[in-house]
Amino acid sequence: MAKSAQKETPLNKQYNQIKAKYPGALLLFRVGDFYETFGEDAIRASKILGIVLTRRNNGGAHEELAGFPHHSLDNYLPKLVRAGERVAICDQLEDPAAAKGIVKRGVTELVTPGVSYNDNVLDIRKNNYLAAVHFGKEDQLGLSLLDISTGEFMAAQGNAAYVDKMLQSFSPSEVLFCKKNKQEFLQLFGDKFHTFQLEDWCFGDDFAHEKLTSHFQTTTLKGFGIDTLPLGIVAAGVIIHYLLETEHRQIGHVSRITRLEEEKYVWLDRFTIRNLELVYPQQEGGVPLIQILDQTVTPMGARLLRKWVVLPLKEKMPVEERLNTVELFLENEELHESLTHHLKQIGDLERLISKVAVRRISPRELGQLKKSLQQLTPVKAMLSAPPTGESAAGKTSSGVLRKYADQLNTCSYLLEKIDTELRDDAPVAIHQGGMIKSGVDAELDELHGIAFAGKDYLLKLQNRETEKTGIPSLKIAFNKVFGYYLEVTNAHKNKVPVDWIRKQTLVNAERYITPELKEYEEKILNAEDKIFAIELRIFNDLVTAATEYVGAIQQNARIVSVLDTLSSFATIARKNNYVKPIITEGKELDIKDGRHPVIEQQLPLGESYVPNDLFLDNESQQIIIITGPNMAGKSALLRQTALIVLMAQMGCYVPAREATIGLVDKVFTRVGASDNLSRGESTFMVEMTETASILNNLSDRSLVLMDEIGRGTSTYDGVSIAWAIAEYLHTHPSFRAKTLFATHYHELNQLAEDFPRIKNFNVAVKESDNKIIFLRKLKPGGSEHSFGIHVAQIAGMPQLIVLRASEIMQHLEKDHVTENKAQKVKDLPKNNFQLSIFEPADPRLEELKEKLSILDVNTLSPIEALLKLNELKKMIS
Ligand SMILES: Nc1ncnc2c1ncn2[C@@H]1O[C@H](COP(=O)(O)OP(=O)(O)OP(=O)(O)O)[C@@H](O)[C@H]1O
Repeated sequence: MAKSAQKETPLNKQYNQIKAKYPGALLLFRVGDFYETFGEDAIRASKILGIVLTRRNNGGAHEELAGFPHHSLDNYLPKLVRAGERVAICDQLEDPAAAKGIVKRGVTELVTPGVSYNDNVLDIRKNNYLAAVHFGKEDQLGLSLLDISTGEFMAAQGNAAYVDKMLQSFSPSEVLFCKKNKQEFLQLFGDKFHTFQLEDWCFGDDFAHEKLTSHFQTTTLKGFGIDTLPLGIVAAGVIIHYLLETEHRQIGHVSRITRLEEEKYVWLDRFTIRNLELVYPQQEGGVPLIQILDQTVTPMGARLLRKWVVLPLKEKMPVEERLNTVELFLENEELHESLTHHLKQIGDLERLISKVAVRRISPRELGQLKKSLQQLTPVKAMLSAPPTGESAAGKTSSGVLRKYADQLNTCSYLLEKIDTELRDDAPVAIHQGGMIKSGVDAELDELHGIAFAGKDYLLKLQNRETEKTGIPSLKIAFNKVFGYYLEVTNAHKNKVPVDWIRKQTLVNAERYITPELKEYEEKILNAEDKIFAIELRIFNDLVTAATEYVGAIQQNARIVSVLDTLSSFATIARKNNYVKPIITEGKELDIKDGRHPVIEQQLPLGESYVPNDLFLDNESQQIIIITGPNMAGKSALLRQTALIVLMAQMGCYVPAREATIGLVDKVFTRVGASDNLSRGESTFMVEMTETASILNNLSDRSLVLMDEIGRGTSTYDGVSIAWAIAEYLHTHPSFRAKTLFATHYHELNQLAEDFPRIKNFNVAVKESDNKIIFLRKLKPGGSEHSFGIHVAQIAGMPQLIVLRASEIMQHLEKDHVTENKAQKVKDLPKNNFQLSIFEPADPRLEELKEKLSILDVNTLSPIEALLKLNELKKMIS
């Protein structure tokens, strides 16, 4: 509408004023029964929603227009928000019929990807976080996260790597930062987030302090334990400010802010979260760990599990507490089953109570809240009764269960109130009655009587008139415009008495009213108006009563989420035959018959996963070099070791026969560059910088996984770098990080001779008839040679090429790696068969010759050589 400035109508003017207040937002402008969009907004909306884009002449200029009926908002809004739009909903703020002049309009809500209560926008099993990042001085950043739909609010502070990790762990739907830091933000965190930039002044210390203390109505932030996070506070202040800016003023359920404690959780660098596929698969169709672990039956449990998976603990006590509870559930199958049965019936308590706090709860949802709360009484009772577990852990855990029980508030007063007042079949809409039970309010009951009697009278009237007039199809109906009327089909029109007043003519019927009908209509409508008003009042009182319980119900939701997650761990342990790990403060990892929790679930029917033992410590076996051919199972072994450790520290049983886990504080993962080729991160440089970052952050409790490191360069460079890294990890002056080093370079097996804590293992394969059989068993000792050529053979490479490759390799391997390699290549035995496959005149011969002559064999890794061979083969086929 902005284009027609000269001929601005009052509606144009109103639109432009509102539009200007919400820059960057797509404005849904309510006109009558429609939400309309104009200009650029219309173009975007029509594209995202697939609705018709029209053009109209607006004061000489053409303007785009697209709209949809107001009742479709719930359908269309989520689509816009998911597409990353910020949507300003502009409603009519007064009854158009009563308006003098143009209807008053205003934005009632600005829905953004990170700020939404709409069930259609939200994923029930995931949190929907809004994040704010504040760039402080010297590599320090503040971070705050809020899920407005649950009220969870957190602050943190740390360096860029930490904030990056947190952003990856919580994957917020929207990230706020200061305009001036745009470049920095993109550089550090990429462009994968929906972002919104705010002005510099929103990022002030005092501003944030004031915003937070006035929101929480406290004088200091000490009570929340965040007062030592000045940058985190600024970020949190920005979030509160943003909520107000987006017209979210009722946020009483955001009743506390917690500190995200870096020191409490295992440090997982972002490569580890990605590489171990904890919550997201690396490739489409892949299965992340969470999918295996998630047997939760409540939305709160599902959301908590996501957090536990990316934030494993590193202190013994809380880990053991979780494990002991899981054990108790396993020992008391009946208790576990009955708990699961009740948990299943608890809806989304957490989001329901948020809706109460912001007064957006529908009558039907209040009914759901009641049903959820009803489950707490039996849950509390079963957790308070002493379980029958025999184990020592069971006995101590029963105390833990009681602790959960004690924290559950059955909210009996509220429960009873809702139960007596709210009808079980309460509707979604609040303005049309049908919400409140009889017996709650005498006047309401009386009015219901009147309305009912009136309707009953009308029914009698219809029967009487049918008989009197002889019109068999006569019926009394109601619509908003004419109220009650008598409808007569055209066939019987001539039988209508003269004193009936005709109101409307349809294609095949006529509608009439009579004074008697109108008299009763008034009685009924009057009664109904009053009924709706009284019901609304009682419903609102009920919601007000529920707001008193926001804190208690949020606490219930937290306890339920913990119980559900632990119960899920028990279910999965029973189902997949996991064992309870022994958690120690020592530095040993001792896994007997460990398995990969995801791969073992995906093997074809009849195949079973080959379990493996693995031992690492800081004294005798700190670094294991694992050699073996492609596809042998090296990566699987590396990942399963980390997954077992992390699962244990989440408080989950593990896929092994036995496992002793000396608590790990950091897990680092590096995968050789060629694995990342598809993501365009192939540069060897990247790999090396990332590896350097590991080496600078080691600790005595770190677990390092190096998978094919160094393969992004030529064999000799690769071997040398991998060699140097292993050596460094072994000789580090302060820390002995436990390391698994998977490699094709069997040359690295030499290391074990010089370094006492480096041990060689290989994933066994059997060669039979020149073929490889994968045994998947980890065995002590190194490998004799590489197997790339065998793999090429399995892949169907022509025999001639395979033979020649073997010949070249034997020659290269004859002596030590440090020998003059250029000379060795020169000395390669002549190929007797290579050219015989061509006719002398074949033009491909020249091309092939040329390609071969420019090939620098010195810089090729075995894999690259194979790829090259493959390319050459394609050329001639
Ligand atoms: N212990 C095991 N039992 C059964 N199957 C296994 C086992 N380990 C691995 N596998 C299967 O073998 C496949 C290849 O394993 P993995 O990727 O770990 O090999 P790799 O040695 O790392 O190979 P590459 O060097 O090519 O990366 C896995 O996808 C899995 O299906």
